[in-house]
Amino acid sequence: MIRLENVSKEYKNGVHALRDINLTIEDGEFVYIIGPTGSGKSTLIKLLDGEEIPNSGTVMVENINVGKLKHSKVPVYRRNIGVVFQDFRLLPRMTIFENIAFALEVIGMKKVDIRRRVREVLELVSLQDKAKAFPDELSGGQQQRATIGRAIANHPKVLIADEPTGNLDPQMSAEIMDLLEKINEVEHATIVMVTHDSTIVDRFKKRTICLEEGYVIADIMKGGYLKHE
Ligand SMILES: Nc1ncnc2c1ncn2[C@@H]1O[C@H](COP(=O)(O)OP(=O)(O)OP(=O)(O)O)[C@@H](O)[C@H]1O
Repeated sequence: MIRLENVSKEYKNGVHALRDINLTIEDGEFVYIIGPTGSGKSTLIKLLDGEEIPNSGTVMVENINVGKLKHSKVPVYRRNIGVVFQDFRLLPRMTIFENIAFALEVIGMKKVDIRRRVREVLELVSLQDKAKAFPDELSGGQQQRATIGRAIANHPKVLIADEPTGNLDPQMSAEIMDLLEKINEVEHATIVMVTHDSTIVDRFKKRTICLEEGYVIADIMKGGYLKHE
């Protein structure tokens, strides 16, 4: 479960990026974070993955108080959440297989287990035939599928996606959404996805949290009614 209680974030330059946010996201939910540019979406993601700490309030992810984590504990915490960005960030000199395997090597998984899990992940993201390819040999959509595969390889309970379809055409974006829905179902991962893409939000209906000037101005459940905490 993800729970934010009275969370505010002010950057050193005095910008109030988030103001008194109260949110609960249950295990297995798939939610969108939307809002105009500068409304605080990326800041919210950064609080969830431990990149930034709140000035006040509590950020709990899977019973971990993320804002209170020691700096040295943040990398270990991040192993248990998956993060996907708009720019794919695959390692260019490694094959797709190696890119996904690398995420498991750094956590010390045994070689045989790595091979098994990477094959499983490649199947899940439909890239079995691209195991030996390098990132620049793949289309944008395929690269993003590989990034998602890498992010979920360690069975994270939470997958955070910051504009995962931002660089893709509508057809590829829809494929990524189908994949994220599959991961939400098959891997039981909670998914928090920042998006600007209203076509996606309209087509793949989910709970939608709307930010504006650092406030949550609406929290619309899948059925279209407003959620009240
Ligand atoms: N590291 C930082 N230092 C100072 N101000 C920042 C920093 N990061 C973001 N901001 C400011 O905080 C506010 C919220 O930014 P944030 O990136 O969270 O918005 P966003 O909704 O993700 O925007 P976009 O849709 O453009 O990505 C903005 O006014 C931004 O300029």
